[in-house]
Amino acid sequence: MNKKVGFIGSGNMAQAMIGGMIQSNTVPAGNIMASAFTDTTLSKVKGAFQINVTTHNEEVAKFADVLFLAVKPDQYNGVIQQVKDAVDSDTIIVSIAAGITLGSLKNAFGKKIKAVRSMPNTPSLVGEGLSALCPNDLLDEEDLKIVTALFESFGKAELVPEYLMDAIPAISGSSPAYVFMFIEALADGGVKQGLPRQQAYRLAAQAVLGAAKMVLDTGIHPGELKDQVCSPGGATIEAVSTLEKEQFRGAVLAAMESCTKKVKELAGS
Ligand SMILES: NC(=O)C1=CN([C@@H]2O[C@H](COP(=O)(O)OP(=O)(O)OC[C@H]3O[C@@H](n4cnc5c(N)ncnc54)[C@H](OP(=O)(O)O)[C@@H]3O)[C@@H](O)[C@H]2O)C=CC1
Ligand SMILES: O=C(O)[C@@H]1CCC=N1
Repeated sequence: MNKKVGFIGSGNMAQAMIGGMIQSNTVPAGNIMASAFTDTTLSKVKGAFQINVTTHNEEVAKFADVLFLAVKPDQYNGVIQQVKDAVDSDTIIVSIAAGITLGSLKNAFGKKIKAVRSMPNTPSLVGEGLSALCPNDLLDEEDLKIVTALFESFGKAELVPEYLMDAIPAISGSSPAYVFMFIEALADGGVKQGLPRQQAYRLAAQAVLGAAKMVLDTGIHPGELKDQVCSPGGATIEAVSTLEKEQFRGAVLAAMESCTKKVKELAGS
């Protein structure tokens, strides 16, 4: 793609997206520029991806056709004040922040801007990201194609109406963290039974990957897939019964509710 891509903020999420864009050969490293607060982060990012780096946010804004705002939600207003005069009406601004609305972006820029509210996740680093996208009405078909192609360079992308965007972190933006906890717990359980630690991580992660692929590839209801594993009077149903007693599903639902509550709080921060 012959577009210049800028990142303001070069933290965990930006690095996952930059890595995904480069590995998929969608954007050459020379067409990416990123900023950060510290030189330490910029040296790390430069070393890892050989992209252009700067501590000056306005420089990134002038460079970019598509400008990702990849700082924390409470840094948005400050950063937008620095870059708003450097972006023109053709620049596509992409927010990746939890809770930041299209309306608040427009207010902060104080002018009409092409803006996309998005929620990606860190599996983007290995080309298995999932991003929810919500463009404003100033993007034309070609703009949306460009943005979608960028997000699809590191995984899948789905359009989501804005009223549902606050629900996305809990299910796909943040959920890799809970899945990593699950994999770590599975591995601990394996180690407790005597498996070597590294082998336990491999087995646990592959089981999670395979189970996810079955849901996506077969379209069979997850409950039915679970039933297929539970031999009558067997070992799995014992584990399932224990998980139900320990409120496994209830814990997941409660965690997601607290995540969404925090997203709504971040919107006001
Ligand atoms: N982590 C994730 O899985 C996901 C995160 N997000 C969103 O991504 C955004 C960033 O989160 P995350 O990557 O986790 O956070 P990090 O803390 O890892 O990264 C934040 C980055 O912002 C930089 N920064 C801070 N202040 C400024 C500034 N004034 N100008 C330029 N850069 C600045 C920091 O620089 P330095 O390193 O030098 O301090 C750092 O590189 C958040 O809005 C979050 O909601 C969305 C989906 C998933
Ligand atoms: O923890 C956070 O706020 C961000 C949003 C989704 C993942 N990380």
